[in-house]
Amino acid sequence: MAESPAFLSAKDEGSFAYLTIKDRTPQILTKVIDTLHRHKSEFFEKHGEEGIEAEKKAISLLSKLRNELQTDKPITPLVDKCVDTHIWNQYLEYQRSLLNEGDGEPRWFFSPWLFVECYMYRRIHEAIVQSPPIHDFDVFKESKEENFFESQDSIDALCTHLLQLKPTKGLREEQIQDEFFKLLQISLWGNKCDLSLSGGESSSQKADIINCLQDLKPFILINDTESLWALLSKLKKTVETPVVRVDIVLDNSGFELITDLVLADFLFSSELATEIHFHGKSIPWFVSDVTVHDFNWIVEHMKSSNLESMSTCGACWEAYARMGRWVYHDHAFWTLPHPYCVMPQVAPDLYAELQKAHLILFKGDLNYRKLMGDRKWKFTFPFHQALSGFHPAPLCSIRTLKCELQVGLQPGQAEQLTASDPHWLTTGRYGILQFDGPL
Ligand SMILES: O=P(O)(O)OC[C@@]1(O)O[C@H](CO)[C@@H](O)[C@@H]1O
Ligand SMILES: [Mn+2]
Repeated sequence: MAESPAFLSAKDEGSFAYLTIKDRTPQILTKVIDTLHRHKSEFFEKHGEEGIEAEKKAISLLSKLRNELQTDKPITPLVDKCVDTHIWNQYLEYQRSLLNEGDGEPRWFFSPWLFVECYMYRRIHEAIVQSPPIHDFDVFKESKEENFFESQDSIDALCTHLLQLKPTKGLREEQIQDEFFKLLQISLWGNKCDLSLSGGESSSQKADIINCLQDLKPFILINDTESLWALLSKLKKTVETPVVRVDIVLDNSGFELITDLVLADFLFSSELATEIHFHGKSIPWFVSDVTVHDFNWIVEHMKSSNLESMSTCGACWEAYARMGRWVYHDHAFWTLPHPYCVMPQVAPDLYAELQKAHLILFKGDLNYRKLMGDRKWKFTFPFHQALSGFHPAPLCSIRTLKCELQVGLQPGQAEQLTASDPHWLTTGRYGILQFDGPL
C-alpha cells in the first residue's frame, strides 16, 4: 500500500496551519483570558475570595500556555486527573516515538497541526479544571450564546420554512427530495458560522439563508446529495427496515446547530429517518463546538422564544428527545487528537455505536480533518481511500473549507479554483457534501 502523505503542520512556514498556530491560537487564548477577567465580579459574588483566587490561577495557567505556544516550547504532559488524561499522555508519547534523532521534542511549530491544535483546547480545559471552584466554567459560553441571539431573524425564517413543510404527508416525493436537498445545503452553509476560524469574533448568520441557496450553489465543490437521497428513500420503502437511524456528528453551536436540528426534524417528520442520534463534545472545544449544555440551552431558548416559529420547533424538539427518538451522545473520543481511522482501536464502543447508523453526517472542517487524518492528500485522491479504513456506516462530510485539505476533486478542479480564488481552501466560502457508502 502506498505510503500516506505527511501531516499538515505549522512547521510549514506560511501554511494555513502555521498562520493558525502563530496568529489565531494566541488570539483565542487572549480572548479566553479576557473572558475570565470580565467574569471576576461574578466569580466573587458566587464564591467570594476563593473565586478571585481561582480566576487568578486560571489566568496564570493560560498565560503560561500562551507563552509556551508563542515560544515553541515542548508539548508537556497533562497533569489534571480527567477521564482522558492518560490517553492524551499516551498520545504525546506516541508523537515522541515518531520523531527522528535530532528532531527534538514534540512542539507547536513542528508536530502535526491536528495534535497541537487539539492539545491547546485540552490545555484550556485543564487550566479551568485545575481552578476550583470555577472548574466547570465554559470560557466559550458567551460567544456561543451571542451567536444564537444575533441569528434570531435567520432562525425565525428557517423555522417558519420548516413549519410550512409539516405535516410533510401533503408533499409529493419530489417535493420531499427537493426540500431535503435545500436543508442539507442550509446545514452546510450553517458551518460558515465557526468562531475558531474567526478567532472568536462574532460570525452569526444575518442573511435569510433560504433565499441565498441558488447563489451559493456554484460554491459547492462536491455535491453527493443524490446518493444520500437514494440511500434514505430506498430504506424508507424497505419494510425490513422499520428503524432508520441517522447520526449527526455535530460541530458548532448557535446558528449551525439550529440548521442541524431543522434538518433532523425534517428527516424525522418526513420519515426518512425514524431516529436521530446527535454526537457532541464532552468539554468546551474549538471555541464554538456543541456541548450537552449548549444543546439543552438552545432547545430551551427555542422553546421559550416569543417568536412562535421558534417556540413551536423548540417544543417539538424537546418532545422528540423525551420520546427517545432523538438521542444525544458525547463520547470523550471526539475531544481527543486522534484521526478517525484509529477509532476501532481507541474507542471500540463508539465505533460499534456508529455502526448501528444507516447514515452518519459529519459536520464541519475539524471532523473532515480527522476523517482524512489531517494529511496532505492530493486533491484528486479518492475520498474512500483517504478514510484509511474508517467505514462504520455510509457517511457524508458536510463542511465548508477552512484548511488546506481536500480530496475527491476532479482533475484540474483545484488548479481552476486556485486561479480564480487563491484562498479557496481556507475562507469558508466553498463547501462540500461528500459521501462514502455502499451505493
Ligand atoms: O470544525 P469547524 O468548526 O468547521 O472548523 C474548525 C477549524 O476549521 O477552525 C480552525 C480555523 O482554521 C481550524 O483549525 C479548524 O479545523
Ligand atoms: Mn467547530
